[in-house]
Amino acid sequence: ILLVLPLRNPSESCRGSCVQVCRRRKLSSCNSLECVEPVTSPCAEARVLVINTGGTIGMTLHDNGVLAPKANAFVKSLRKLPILHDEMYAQQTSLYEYYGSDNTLVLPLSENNKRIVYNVLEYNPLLDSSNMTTDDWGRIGKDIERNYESYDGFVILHGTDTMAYTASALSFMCEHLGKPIILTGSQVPIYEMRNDGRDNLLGALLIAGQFVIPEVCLYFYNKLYRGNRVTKVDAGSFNAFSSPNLPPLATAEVDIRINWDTVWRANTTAKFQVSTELNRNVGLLRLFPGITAATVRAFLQPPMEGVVLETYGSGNAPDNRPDLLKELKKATDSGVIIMNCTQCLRGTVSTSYATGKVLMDAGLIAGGDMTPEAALSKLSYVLAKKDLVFNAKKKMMGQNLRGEMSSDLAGAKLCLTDSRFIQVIAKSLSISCKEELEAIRDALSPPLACAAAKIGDIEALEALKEMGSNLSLGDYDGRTPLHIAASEGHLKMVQYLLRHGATVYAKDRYGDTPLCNAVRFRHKEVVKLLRKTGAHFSRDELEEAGTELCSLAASGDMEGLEIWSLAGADLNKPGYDGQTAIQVARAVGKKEAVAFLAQHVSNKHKVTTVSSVLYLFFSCLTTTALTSSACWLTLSLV
Ligand SMILES: NC(=O)C[C@H](N)C(=O)O
Repeated sequence: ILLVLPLRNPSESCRGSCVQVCRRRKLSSCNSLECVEPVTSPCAEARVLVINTGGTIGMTLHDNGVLAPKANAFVKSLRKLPILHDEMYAQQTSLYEYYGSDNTLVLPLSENNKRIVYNVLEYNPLLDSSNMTTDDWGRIGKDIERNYESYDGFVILHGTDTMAYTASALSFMCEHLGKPIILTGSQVPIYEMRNDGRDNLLGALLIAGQFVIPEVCLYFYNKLYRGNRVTKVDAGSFNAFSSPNLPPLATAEVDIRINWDTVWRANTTAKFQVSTELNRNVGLLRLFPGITAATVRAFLQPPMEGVVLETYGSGNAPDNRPDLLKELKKATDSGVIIMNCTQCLRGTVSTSYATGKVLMDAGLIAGGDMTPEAALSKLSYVLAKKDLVFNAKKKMMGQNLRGEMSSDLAGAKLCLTDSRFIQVIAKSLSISCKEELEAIRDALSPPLACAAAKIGDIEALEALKEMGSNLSLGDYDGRTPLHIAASEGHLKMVQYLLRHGATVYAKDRYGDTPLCNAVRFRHKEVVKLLRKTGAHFSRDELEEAGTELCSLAASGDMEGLEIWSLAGADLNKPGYDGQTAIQVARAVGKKEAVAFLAQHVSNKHKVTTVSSVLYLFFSCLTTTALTSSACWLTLSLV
């Protein structure tokens, strides 16, 4: 009779193999676990910050029978839900000692062998989203900005009533975004037996922690939408949101499927920043048959600076009402920006009717297929830009800034069958249907793009892009063209890739980012460019940098020290034995390294700096024939 013992607990299969866990054990004083060598298939951890602003998801029924947010209850209740928190893993891996115990939680192991560790930042007071203002959007933006480098993604818990407005506003406020920001909430409180909050939160966490979708999104009822494309369409269903003019970015059914072709990318070499300046002199005006000129005039009075006019059908208004048109023209002439958006849920504004053309003649700007929520928050964002003149603001309102409107060029994208390359392969495999062609393209283009990146062939990448290939996808090892170009030091290629949607946050199967690669292969200019674009080491990498710096200092490797410093490493970080690089350099007499490190240490470590200058002084003393007065002069300067 053969019997086999089960694992002691579900977390154990991953326990010893987890790279971060081993690091944590080294750092923490916890010695309850024997050290286990990392094995070949590590389970990586990702970190997500959950900002809880309020909404039904965290509400309870009050005595008077109404729902209102309940403070300080959310995290406690999540801790009791095994699908949203694995207490055993947290205990065994010293999670609380490392990240703090108050608000740290961890999901069970995901299908992709990943652990999502998340922290909940709860606002005080928690708000029903009907109470939110532009100041609250600013607060969320600032909190994301402050925590940007410490997390892989962000989830914003928010009431559903004004979620589409907040999602739209954040999409504009977050400039050069490279990480996912996902708003979610629920229609029924998470404390009730049947609710949609658990699934919505879990789905949002899994996507934010596992996929680099550099967009402000909204996750609801198994679908991930672009945040500035949604509108709330149902107050009594779990399926509360619709994105009428853009298909979902992802669907979470049996598998989570990302529609990478639809994902919007900042295409930038600038660092992430949040612009919290918003103009509040904006408004929404819905046309209706018989609206009076007096109503329109009153609405357009100063201090009004921007208006979204919700028009009929494809952007139409009465062309037999000169009184109305006169009021609109008067306002646009005096500097009010008026956007023409349709009242219809689906479709776009055009000038196919005479009733549409009159509005363009009155100086309105076509809002394309933007939702009124997106148009309003875009006005608020653009009008607040102090460095732009009026005409530049008008121009910006008609442009696609964050994927909020479909651009005319969208239809001009080359289709797969135009590509000879794919055609030849398809023919040899007797394939002709679109889905199979796409499958071939998606399988072949990442390794081809990586090969082009390796030899710095920008033209080849251009050709792949024209075929509709996504240049930020990774190969079988998760290595993207940006990883390869950074390893090779092809600066122009790195620039090109960043301008065409590549993300600096991509991680290959070893957890390495393009920045790690550029540092390893010592490409200074590439490191500088990646840093400018917002690339940074993870907390674990920063922790480990100390040991690397000590070994560079010991061998007097100046180039190595410089590149780590450029990449953002803290030169004062102690190595595994508690010694800093400067102490090591001093101990082995690497003067140049001591001088370099002394010059670059931060102010908070001035004591170390002074002692190293003293060291230099005394080493001069022993090696050169300084006069005693020169010695005292130097010493007093020190
Ligand atoms: N389902 C919800 O979250 C509605 C709630 N009134 C809110 O927007 O905060």
